Amino acid sequence: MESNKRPENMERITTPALAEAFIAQQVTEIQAQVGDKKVLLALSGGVDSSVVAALLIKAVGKQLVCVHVNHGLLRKGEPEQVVKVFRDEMDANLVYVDAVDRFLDKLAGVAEPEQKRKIIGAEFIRVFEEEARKQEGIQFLAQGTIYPDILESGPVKAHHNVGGLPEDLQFELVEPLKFLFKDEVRVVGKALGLPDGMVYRQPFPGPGLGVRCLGAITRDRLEAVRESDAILREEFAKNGLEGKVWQYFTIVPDFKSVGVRDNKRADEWPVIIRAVNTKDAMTATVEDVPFALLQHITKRITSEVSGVNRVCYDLTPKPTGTIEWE
Ligand SMILES: Nc1ncnc2c1ncn2[C@@H]1O[C@H](COP(=O)(O)OP(=O)(O)OP(=O)(O)O)[C@@H](O)[C@H]1O
Repeated sequence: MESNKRPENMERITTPALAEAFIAQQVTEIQAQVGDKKVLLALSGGVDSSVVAALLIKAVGKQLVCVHVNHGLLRKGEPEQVVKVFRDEMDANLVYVDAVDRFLDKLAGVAEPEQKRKIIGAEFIRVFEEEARKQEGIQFLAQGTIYPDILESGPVKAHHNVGGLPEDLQFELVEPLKFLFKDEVRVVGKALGLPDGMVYRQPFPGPGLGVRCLGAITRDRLEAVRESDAILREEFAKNGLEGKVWQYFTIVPDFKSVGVRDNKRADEWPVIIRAVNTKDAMTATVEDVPFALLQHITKRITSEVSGVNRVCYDLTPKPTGTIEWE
């Protein structure tokens, strides 16, 4: 059985030269493993699956079939970026699945967070399985497993990434990043020419914006989460906080409060901003965002995001608050 232990003598990949050597070695190994067969990859646009995609495109080109599922819970611009980078720039074989209605219809009226997560996970497997069945002659499944995934799950690793596929779709795995730590994956991603926005992307929960649109998800409130998140990210980037703050995002709760707009009373939602720093996600501290910047972001959100009349800043460290609200 292939070992799941990082070789003792493996040097930490910290420089472009080391990344190039790793890439060259992986390209050879992937070509040897895959031959002229086809490989399937679920491509989220997150750093792990994007780096796997770029490596496989280099190694086997169009024998790789990437499936990107737009479930409607991605951040603003993400599905478009996946198409631009992989289809337009890298000329990849990319299947883009617009499953927005499917996911949002399934989630309609479901307020319980655990239930929401389960629906999103199960629907993702179903969509991916359907796409896998449409493809002919797939023999391999590539996954963005990284070393911490292996360390967390012990020596006998279940399919971490796209687990839950039915028996008859159990492909042989291609996991080129399985001995790398996250910082090494980023160095390799950079060397493969992926954009910084992808390589240095902040952590994003699996169920995406779905757990930041509190309670039962509605399309208008989801849009308010997406738009306010985009403004926050833009302002953090402009003001030197991108890359400094570990994670920052917005939340829209499922209640309204009274406000005034155009000289009339208007019941609209609040947006909550969260910006935290952590080493291990077990505890977290709140970023001391300059007050003037918070005021500027508030002004932009309340004037640019439809249906929002207030902005609050979450001052709670973990504990007692968790990083996400659901
Ligand atoms: N919208 C999506 N479309 C296609 N594949 C997806 C999507 N979301 C998740 N996946 C697949 O599920 C895997 C696990 O997703 P998860 O959200 O846990 O991210 P991750 O382990 O940080 O990996 P990544 O950095 O690639 O997003 C991803 O690596 C990818 O293969």
